[in-house]
Amino acid sequence: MRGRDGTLRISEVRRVNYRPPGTQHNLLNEVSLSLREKSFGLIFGRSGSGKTTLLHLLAGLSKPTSGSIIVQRYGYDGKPSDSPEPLAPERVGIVFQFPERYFLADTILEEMTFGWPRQKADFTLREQLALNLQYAVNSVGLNTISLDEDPHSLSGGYKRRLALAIQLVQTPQLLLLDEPLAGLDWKARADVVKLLKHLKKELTILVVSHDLKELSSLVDISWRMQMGGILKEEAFPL
Ligand SMILES: Nc1ncnc2c1ncn2[C@@H]1O[C@H](COP(=O)(O)OP(=O)(O)OP(=O)(O)O)[C@@H](O)[C@H]1O
Repeated sequence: MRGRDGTLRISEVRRVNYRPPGTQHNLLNEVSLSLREKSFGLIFGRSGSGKTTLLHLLAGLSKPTSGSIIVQRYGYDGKPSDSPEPLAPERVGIVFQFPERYFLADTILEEMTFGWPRQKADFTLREQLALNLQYAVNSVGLNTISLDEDPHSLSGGYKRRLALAIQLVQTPQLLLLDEPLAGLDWKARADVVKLLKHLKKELTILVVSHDLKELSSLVDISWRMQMGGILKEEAFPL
């Protein structure tokens, strides 16, 4: 899907290698992938194959040892329309596995506005933050409950909605999800899949998951990882 300016933005991982500081071996080897704007990508593979490590690099939590992670715009002719830009970490949201374990606040509102400026923000910024909050709440369907509720008292599915909303407040262009269905009962899993289907209309989403069947109706492109490398781009459903 093309943006308002008619260009197509593609997030690209180009020949990325990653070796954590002080270690001898690469955790990622020559990893490359491309994800089109407003598409849904899935990364799967055995435990320890490097999936989470790759998400962390995409989120800017660690830096590639070599290679690049960029956003490239393409024109109607399929040619790059300008120089690639680095993928800005502030435009990337990441929801870790079991995000509810990291909830800190006593209310949903506090959880969603953690770290926001309390006094000194000027009117325009406060207006923008209020709009972002409304957007996030509506996008995940938290508008049916009071934002004064304790996040810890929510059902499993609603906790995941809140975890997504916390990221959406930052209006990310790319949303990274690590095992979004893990630990949920069947009803909450179906709920989260439905929500992701809705979010996919507005956002580029990249998911790491073992739950291939349940996510298959959403997936536009997928990659199998093995021993720190992308084994190959897979047709989906498998
Ligand atoms: N900072 C680090 N230093 C050394 N090894 C690490 C570091 N971080 C991760 N590893 C190792 O790198 C490998 C890849 O880990 P990663 O968490 O990316 O795998 P994964 O595919 O996400 O696995 P899972 O499906 O179990 O979550 C694992 O063997 C892990 O123990």
